[in-house]
Amino acid sequence: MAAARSAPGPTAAAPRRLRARPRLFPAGPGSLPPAHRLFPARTGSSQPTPAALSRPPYSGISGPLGASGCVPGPGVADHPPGGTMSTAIPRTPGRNPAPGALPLLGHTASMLKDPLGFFAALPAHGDLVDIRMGPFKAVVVTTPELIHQVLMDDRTFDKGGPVYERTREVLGDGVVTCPYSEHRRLRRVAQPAFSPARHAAYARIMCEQTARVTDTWSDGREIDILADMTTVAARTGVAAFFAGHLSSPSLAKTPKDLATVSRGVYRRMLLPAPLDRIPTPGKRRYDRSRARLRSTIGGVIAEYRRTGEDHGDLLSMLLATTGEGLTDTELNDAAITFFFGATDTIAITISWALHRISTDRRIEEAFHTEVDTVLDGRTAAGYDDLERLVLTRRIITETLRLYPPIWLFTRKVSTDTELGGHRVPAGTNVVISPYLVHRSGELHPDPERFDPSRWETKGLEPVRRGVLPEILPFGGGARGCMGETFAINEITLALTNIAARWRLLAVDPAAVRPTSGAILGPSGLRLRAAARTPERAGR
Ligand code: HEM
Repeated sequence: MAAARSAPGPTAAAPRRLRARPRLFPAGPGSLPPAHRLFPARTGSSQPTPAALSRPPYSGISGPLGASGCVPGPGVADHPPGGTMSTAIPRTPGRNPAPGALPLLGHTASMLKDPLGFFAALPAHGDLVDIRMGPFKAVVVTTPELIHQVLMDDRTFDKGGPVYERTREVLGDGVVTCPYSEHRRLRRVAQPAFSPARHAAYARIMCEQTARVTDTWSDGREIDILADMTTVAARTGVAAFFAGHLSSPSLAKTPKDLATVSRGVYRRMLLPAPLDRIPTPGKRRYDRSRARLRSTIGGVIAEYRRTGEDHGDLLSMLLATTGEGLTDTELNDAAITFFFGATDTIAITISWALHRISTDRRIEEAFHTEVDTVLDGRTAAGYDDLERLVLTRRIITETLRLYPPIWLFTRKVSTDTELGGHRVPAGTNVVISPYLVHRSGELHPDPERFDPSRWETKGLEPVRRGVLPEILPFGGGARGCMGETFAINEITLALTNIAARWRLLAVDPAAVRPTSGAILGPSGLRLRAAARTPERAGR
């Protein structure tokens, strides 16, 4: 959160910077410096600001929980079966191929069966690891310093590669997927929608939409939390960016369509041609969902064009720039990009956070205490409360560490270059996995443990020149996420306003698994709503 970043707390350490792109540690097992030297503690959004919030009950989450608590509930698996824990993997220097490639399929089988385990194990094979994802050859960058180099040089490491070639089928050439040559113009057009002045109004919409969904819950009812949070996020995105010009019937299929498309993008990325064109039931579902999402958005654009009204929202802003060169196709691509960006990622993060809260009684109690203290008798939080929801933000940061929704993204090298001393010719596909960085035992002691107290003296920090953050759930550099503040605000308010009225009880935590789609969602997540007090069930 930009506002919080500019207001360092009393215990914050000054950011440590990289010097002119040095090699931070000599290659070789055991040669890495301790994580805190590579990634020193920094000021950040999780920094407690008011002194009162650094005293109990808030500080209760640190010592005891950090030392012994915050472990997953019994049987909760962070990895799908066969997933590899990153802690014990020794790092190997240099550039090597990943083992286990099959003729024609390459590493497709491993990436379908256990994608997270496959990626988490790659640092054991080199700083750069060559893989084959179905039709695509790619090199996975496994060290933070080389990832930093890639992110900071968006001209050489341009948008492209397997993830974006498939994502373009859904999003067209919007600001997420477009090449360097188009990027600055498209980003500039949309930027005003994310100016600080707009966030208070967005927060009001976020609270209204959360209440609209949670008002339908009742004591003891089992909740499909991912579907409900997708509805909250989709309606919020629509209200914030398209002034609400989308009817509920058009949105009804959205949660399912987003899940189908996310799975489809990932699977299609791994299928060698011509297998990706065979009209299997899965491919037909993917095509249907993709078409429905685009036509849902197309309907809103048509409505705006018909009325010609300026609603003062993102779409009106984009329409107004048509004269400057946004074509009709670009307009559609932009609109679907923001709708897509603001829906699945947010819904998934809220769902994972609620899952982890529901499986750890001590975190849940501390979280409820913070919510009750900040709300002080009110049943819902608003924009002005955000700064004081310190533990809630730590929980979100830790959720984004363990479950970065965008766990994998790619680039295409535009001109011959060098990476970690290795020649990388133009046309090379480059893969970056935040998941791999976030589960590194070198950077995050006991990486599989859900432990919000890791973020007591630091927070989410942007990737910028000379500075490597500890986690990168929002990517970084010129192509870093445009919606980070929007997302953090929405997740914080949704979690708070749910907790103001409801406890969510885990139904079968052992059944919860990360899905292997383009976005890292939870499958098998079931929660039961329990009113925290009878009065709070109704409003
Ligand atoms: C938890 C929520 C979110 C996560 C984890 C997330 C993650 C990311 C990541 C990792 C990237 C960079 C991808 C790359 O470098 O290839 C990105 C880019 C982007 N995100 Fe998000 N995002 C989130 C929410 C949002 C929201 C709410 C919006 C819009 C309202 C949004 C809009 C964008 C856009 C437009 C870009 C492309 C930026 C550019 O290339 O200039 N995101 N996001």
